[in-house]
Amino acid sequence: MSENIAVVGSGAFGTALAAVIALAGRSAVTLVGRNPALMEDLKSERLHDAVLPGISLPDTLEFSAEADAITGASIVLFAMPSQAQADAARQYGPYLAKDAVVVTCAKGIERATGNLLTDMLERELPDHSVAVLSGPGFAADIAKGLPTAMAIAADDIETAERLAQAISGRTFRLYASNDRIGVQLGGALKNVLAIACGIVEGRGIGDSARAALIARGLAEMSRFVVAKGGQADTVRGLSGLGDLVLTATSHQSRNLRFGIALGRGDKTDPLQGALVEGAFAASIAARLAAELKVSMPITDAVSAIIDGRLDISEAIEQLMTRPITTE
Ligand SMILES: NC(=O)C1=CN([C@@H]2O[C@H](COP(=O)(O)OP(=O)(O)OC[C@H]3O[C@@H](n4cnc5c(N)ncnc54)[C@H](OP(=O)(O)O)[C@@H]3O)[C@@H](O)[C@H]2O)C=CC1
Ligand SMILES: O=C(CO)COP(=O)(O)O
Repeated sequence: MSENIAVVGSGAFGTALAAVIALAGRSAVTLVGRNPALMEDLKSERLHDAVLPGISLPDTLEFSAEADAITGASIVLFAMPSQAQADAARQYGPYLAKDAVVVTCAKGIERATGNLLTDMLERELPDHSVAVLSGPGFAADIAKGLPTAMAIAADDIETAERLAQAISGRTFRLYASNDRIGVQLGGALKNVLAIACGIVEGRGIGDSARAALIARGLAEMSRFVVAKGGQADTVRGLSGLGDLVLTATSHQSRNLRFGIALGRGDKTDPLQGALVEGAFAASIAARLAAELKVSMPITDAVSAIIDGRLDISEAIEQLMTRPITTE
């Protein structure tokens, strides 16, 4: 079935998603941003050099700076940062079609409440189905048409399958899931673990330490997901292990680069204010884990380092001298 799709949020990921879905050619796609001059430029130049340098955007992609551009869409992707999703729901909610499905594409947890983004969107948009798209895929890779695979989860598998069919194309493949909790927490928590891996790299303490962090990080992600009602199997899939491996090893990752800067003790901001979702998620996840009595020593350490409560040498000492236990 052909769908009408709106992607709200004209940053790197929103633009890449809109481009790849438009290229698939099965659905009408509109990218909705909030800067009218930028949207006019994108329409005429077909380039978004600020976030996807040198990548041409398809001729079939429509652009708008008007919230009412989403009125005809059956699927609306929210591709702004986690902490902006609630504002966006309030701004765009009144323009949603009655049966529109809203898909959050952000990787985080609502800071003010500790709510999962799908729970927050259901709170703000009670009349709409809410789904989540997450997994390993850099915006630039997706927009260049490199092969990428991610997960899309809805409360019922039929909706997830419909969304996967509508959004997938020859280079961008979505796997359907009914585990919204597992899929979104994988995306939020892997960013924190990628910061930890960056710290290891910046400190120069070795690839063996990185591998240990990936494996033990996956174990704590799994404990947290299960405690929140998600599935351990999801954690072993694209949105958990897949995205953790990508983000913990690729210098394209802002979270990894942020961790490298912390590990090196850089005083200037090498990311120049770029979005680092894990820097928000670390303290929220650590707080929720404490409430749930789930042990998350790596997440706790990253949170304490970012807050300035622990220095990196102490964090390494603490992690290495925890009681010896079974895997
Ligand atoms: N970049 C990537 O490779 C990937 C990113 N993601 C996730 O996607 C999310 C967005 O990341 P990314 O695109 O990289 O970030 P960017 O910083 O590139 O872009 C964020 C965009 O969100 C827009 N925005 C902010 N607040 C609002 C709002 N209230 N309403 C509408 N638009 C808003 C900004 O608009 P303006 O320009 O007007 O400020 C900006 O265009 C993050 O959660 C990230 O983890 C997921 C997978 C891959
Ligand atoms: O989530 C991503 C890739 O899957 C993007 O990672 P960064 O936000 O760390 O750049």
